[in-house]
Amino acid sequence: MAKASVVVPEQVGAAAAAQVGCPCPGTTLFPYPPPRAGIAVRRKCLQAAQQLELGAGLRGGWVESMRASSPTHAKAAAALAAGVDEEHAAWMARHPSALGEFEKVVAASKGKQIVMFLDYDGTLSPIVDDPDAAFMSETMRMAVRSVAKHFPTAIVSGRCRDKVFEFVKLAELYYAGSHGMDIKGPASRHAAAKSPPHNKGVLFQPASEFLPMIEQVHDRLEQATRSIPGAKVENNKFCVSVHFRCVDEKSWGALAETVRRVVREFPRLRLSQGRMVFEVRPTIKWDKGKALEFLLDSLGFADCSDVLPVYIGDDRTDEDAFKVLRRRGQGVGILVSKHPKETSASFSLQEPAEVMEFLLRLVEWNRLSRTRLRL
Ligand SMILES: O=P(O)(O)OC[C@H]1O[C@H](O[C@H]2O[C@H](CO)[C@@H](O)[C@H](O)[C@H]2O)[C@H](O)[C@@H](O)[C@@H]1O
Repeated sequence: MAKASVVVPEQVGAAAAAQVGCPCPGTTLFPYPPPRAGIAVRRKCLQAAQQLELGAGLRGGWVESMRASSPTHAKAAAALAAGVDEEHAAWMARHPSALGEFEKVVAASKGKQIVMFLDYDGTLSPIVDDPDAAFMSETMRMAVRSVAKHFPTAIVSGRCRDKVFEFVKLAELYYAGSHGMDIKGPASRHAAAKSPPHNKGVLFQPASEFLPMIEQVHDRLEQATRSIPGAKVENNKFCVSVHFRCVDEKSWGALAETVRRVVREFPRLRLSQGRMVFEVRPTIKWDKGKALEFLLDSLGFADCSDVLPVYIGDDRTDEDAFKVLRRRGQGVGILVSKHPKETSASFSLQEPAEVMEFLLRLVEWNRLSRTRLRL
């Protein structure tokens, strides 16, 4: 039953993808520059990112991995590489536009309750140099507000929950900050109707014991990176981000080594990489995927086949949620990206403007279906 509700368009594009040797399924690292730039380069990026996770950190490998998270490099490489168009077409065949395949998406929701999960940066707000200025537009806010009127809606972000709330400003939503380690939300009507104990609001912080350690590592990182122009350390409460978007590429190696050196002082913390950012977080087995499952349970949809989670996100940490949807055989994963990336998402959207269009179409579709039902 649940199997039928997962939307997997790969069958459609598998043949096309195979023709041009599209990236290996199952891996989760994003292969910038795009595949056509060379399998060897992709492999290097993959190894470099793995070293980063493991803390091996060869200087060259780190910088390679940092480059891999830069769309500017991806674009430059894409412009140089021949045949990029075919690669892109093959990738799009494997991960078609959620707008282009809108009917397929809504068909999967027949008889099911849609629950919406939205990442923030790069999904609802455009990526900008200054993380404190990543505002979402008023029109996007209105779109999210409308979605939340029709479907239970959660924002799932790497940011500190309070900060992402300051950006979104919608009290009716659920918020999972710090990559899902800080979850808060209002009482759910659906859950309350199913079982009275669920009619309270939600608050879940599985990494609270790490708070003092996060403060410590934040201060250490701030102090250690002070001499590197452009480096910015952001305290996200249960995790820390070290941004290198505004750091001169010549200093990337030094920054990577500095961050790694500091994180090694904290064996219970781990290092990973997002969009031109290092992420430092507790080693606990909790991520955006677990947060998605936790929220579904809190909303009263534990072990339900009549629910369709829709998750939209742009970053590596969102892959944990896409994987959960695949494992459950339930839901729709949508990656926001203009460039081919290895992903467990089924569909794609190019940028936040398309995310907004998709949300508004979903609202309109739901309004019309409800009207039809009433007639
Ligand atoms: O899970 P998300 O909501 O996508 O948060 C992931 C990180 O997003 C932010 O950084 C990213 O967006 C910035 C503003 O556009 C950009 O300058 C930066 O390069 C991106 O990595 C946020 O500042 C981080 O704390 C989040 O972890």
